[in-house]
Amino acid sequence: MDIVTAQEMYERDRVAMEAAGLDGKMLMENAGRAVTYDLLRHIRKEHTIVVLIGAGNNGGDGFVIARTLLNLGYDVEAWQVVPDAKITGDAEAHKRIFQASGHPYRLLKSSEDLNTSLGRADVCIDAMLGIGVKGRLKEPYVDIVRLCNEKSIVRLAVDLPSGVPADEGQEDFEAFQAHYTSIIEAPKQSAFLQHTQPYYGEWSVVEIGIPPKQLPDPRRRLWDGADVKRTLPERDAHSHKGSHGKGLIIGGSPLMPGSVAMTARASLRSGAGLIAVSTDPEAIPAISPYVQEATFVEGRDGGQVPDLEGYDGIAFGMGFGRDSKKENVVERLIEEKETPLLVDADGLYLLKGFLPALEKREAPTVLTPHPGEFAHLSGLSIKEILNSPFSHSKNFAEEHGVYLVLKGPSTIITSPDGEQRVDISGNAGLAKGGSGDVLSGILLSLMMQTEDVWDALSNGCFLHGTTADLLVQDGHSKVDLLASDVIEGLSRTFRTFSS
Ligand SMILES: NC(=O)C1=CN([C@@H]2O[C@H](COP(=O)(O)OP(=O)(O)OC[C@H]3O[C@@H](n4cnc5c(N)ncnc54)[C@H](OP(=O)(O)O)[C@@H]3O)[C@@H](O)[C@H]2O)[C@H](O)CC1
Ligand SMILES: [K+]
Repeated sequence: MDIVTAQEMYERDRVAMEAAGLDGKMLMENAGRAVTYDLLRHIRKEHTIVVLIGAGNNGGDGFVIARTLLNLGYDVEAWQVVPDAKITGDAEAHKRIFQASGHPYRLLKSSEDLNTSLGRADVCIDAMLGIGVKGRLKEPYVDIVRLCNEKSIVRLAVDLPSGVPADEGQEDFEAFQAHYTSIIEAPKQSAFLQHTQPYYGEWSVVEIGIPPKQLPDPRRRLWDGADVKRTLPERDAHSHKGSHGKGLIIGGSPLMPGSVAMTARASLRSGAGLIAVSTDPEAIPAISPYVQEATFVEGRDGGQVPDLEGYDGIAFGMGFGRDSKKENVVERLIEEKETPLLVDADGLYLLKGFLPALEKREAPTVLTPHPGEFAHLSGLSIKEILNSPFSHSKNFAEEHGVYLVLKGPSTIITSPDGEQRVDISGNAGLAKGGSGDVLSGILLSLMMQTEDVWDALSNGCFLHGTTADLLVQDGHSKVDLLASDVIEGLSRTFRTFSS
């Protein structure tokens, strides 16, 4: 499923109308009807419903939705919140159809009238503003949105909650706080940003008849279970441990042995053939009992850097510490340009001074920062990153020729040529120490078992988050879930998604 900006959405409309001969009124009828049937899951026959209709085509959708609900016998009050002169084009055509169907509507004169109506309602459908919103809400929408948000009614939004910007990059806004949003055709960037996603509530996407084939590719899409099933590697019966990748994990320290232990165990649980761990010798007694299948290798000539030859993948950084004296490890890892390399956690801090050297590497380089680590790597502030995660991660990945996994409730996985996938699986139970170590283990393992590194990273993020979701569904809570629970939960998830 593509993820679009407002501009890309308008372009899709135009292409659909030109290529498929669909005109705006048909698209609006399709949109309004599809949204109505999507919203019916949240509406009961006995509910009183207020439909708020704005000035543009989002409002036009509102006339179609109100008419469809009234035709189905629901108790609907349609409120046009702008003067008649503002209702134009396709929206005006659908207003005429609404009226010709014998349905009344109310014209907003004062917010008191609307307040009374909202006071009697059970459900409020926001068809005021969609992707055409620019800047902060202007009156009368600010008042109306505040009235709606303070009422204890079910708030449903059409395409996106009024006031929420469609695109990344705008932090200052006020918006309708929806419990559920019915998104038309394709999710917009704001459905995936930490400061705007909460206004959508739960959401799903309705199809309105736009032919996918002729559409321009936004090079940004949601990675879902069907994608995982299609791309997760088959494990053939005649394989042997050598064919599923021999991985090396460099990390851990006497005070942080658990991180590299979890990375190693997660990697083996995800199908790695052999895992060797290079760590501080004092940490081995704490690691080995937890992951007996792992072997240990010493740093060459007693240093921190083991022999890097003969591995199918290397993961570096978890629990390693940020002591700059250890930067020689980074230099050696970059010189070892033939082996796919994943750098996480403390490794990202040590990598900062060597970014230009990454271009020397021929094998894939994967960086897996959370926003704080990405801020350190990129020199951006966390606020800037969260405000525009798509463009910042795209620019960084293209500039340094790396795969970038920018972790969060929506994890953006960017390839070196700037194409992006988003994984929205997972829950707050993952916001704990060790989650990143487990993810790194899964990613290292899948990178070694899959030709396509980008598929491996996308699938690894999805399996990690989905395992946490399945565990919370089956009895864990977001409070008690441990990173190590996710490792043990992987077997069920792999069974579910590998054909
Ligand atoms: N294929 C599709 O996706 C389809 C989508 N549909 C729906 O159409 C809207 C987009 O319609 P559009 O008319 O382009 O824009 P909006 O309806 O979102 O809003 C336009 C009006 O909003 C006013 N506006 C803009 N910014 C503000 C603001 N900050 N405060 C208040 N009002 C604002 C603007 O009025 P101006 O006087 O400022 O110009 C416009 O009148 C999309 O979201 C879908 O819901 C189609 O129905 C079907 C196909
Ligand atoms: K809306």
